[in-house]
Amino acid sequence: MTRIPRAYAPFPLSRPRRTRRTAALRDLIAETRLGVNDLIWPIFVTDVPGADAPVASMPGVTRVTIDGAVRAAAEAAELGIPALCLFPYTDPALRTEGCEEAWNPDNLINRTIRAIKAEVPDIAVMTDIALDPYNANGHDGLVRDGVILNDETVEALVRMALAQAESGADILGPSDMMDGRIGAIRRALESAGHQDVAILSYAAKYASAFYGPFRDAVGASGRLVGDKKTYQMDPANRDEALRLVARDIDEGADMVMVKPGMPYLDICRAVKEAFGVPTFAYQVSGEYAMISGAIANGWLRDEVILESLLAFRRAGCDGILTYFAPRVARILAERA
Ligand SMILES: NCC(=O)CCC(=O)O
Repeated sequence: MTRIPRAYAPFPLSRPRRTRRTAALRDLIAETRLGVNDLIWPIFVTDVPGADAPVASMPGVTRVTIDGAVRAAAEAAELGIPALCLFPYTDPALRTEGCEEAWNPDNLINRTIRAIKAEVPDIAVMTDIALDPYNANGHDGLVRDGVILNDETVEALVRMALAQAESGADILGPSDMMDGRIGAIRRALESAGHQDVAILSYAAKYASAFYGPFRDAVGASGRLVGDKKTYQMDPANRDEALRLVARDIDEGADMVMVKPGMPYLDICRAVKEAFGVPTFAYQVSGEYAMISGAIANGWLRDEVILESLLAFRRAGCDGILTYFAPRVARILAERA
């Protein structure tokens, strides 16, 4: 934390408004900046006929086909967005209790990675590692007798990670919150010759009600049996987040994430200060829905988008996953 030895000379020697007088002066003393290179753009991919459609609870977000994902990658590259993060809307017929589709080398996500890498090789492709889009019951882990199985799930996640790395993913994002998964994935990547694949661990992922629209987007809303509180974190906890980040770094994570974003900026700041590692936040679907809903109704101006993202930078984040990424990239380009 920055300590301020003395605030200001007594008024009128100091007039803090002097440095706020013009845009040039304000720019000069700005402590934090938001750039297009701070953004990761999450997109939803599907190969289910007719499912490539707008997500009602996320105005402005549309599920895309694999071709659409390649076009999004080209658009991101054009706009200067460095990375895309892929989430699947899986065919309901492929969602099973065993989640086998998750590590199918030819599943939707692996085909999408290969298609993007063939056409837009320089964009960083990030993936999601969790079983929920493939699970009949909507959970991130395998379930037996109502219990989310940790170690069996980790084995499944390792298979999933290897298939994604094999397909050319640059960044793997384990978002499942099982214990021990980062170390297991890291060891498997090393043994399989994928030592250069990065892991962005969802280290501090809270059991949050802000994920609702995302579950609509991946078709998991009606499926979830119970809740995710036995694996995702209690929103009441801060020290636990720091312990989990420490653990994931020790297990081989290259970067860490706090999720959700806006209600958890205190966690972002604490993580960055404690560890100094590349720290990301996810401005999740519920945050997106709140802001875009208010803008669509004329209750807020779209300036709040930039303000919300700048707040992540001020809280210490190196980057932000946000559905606003292309919109923000265009606004930033217009203002440059
Ligand atoms: N692994 C992704 C999520 O769990 C939810 C993200 C969101 O709500 O945008």
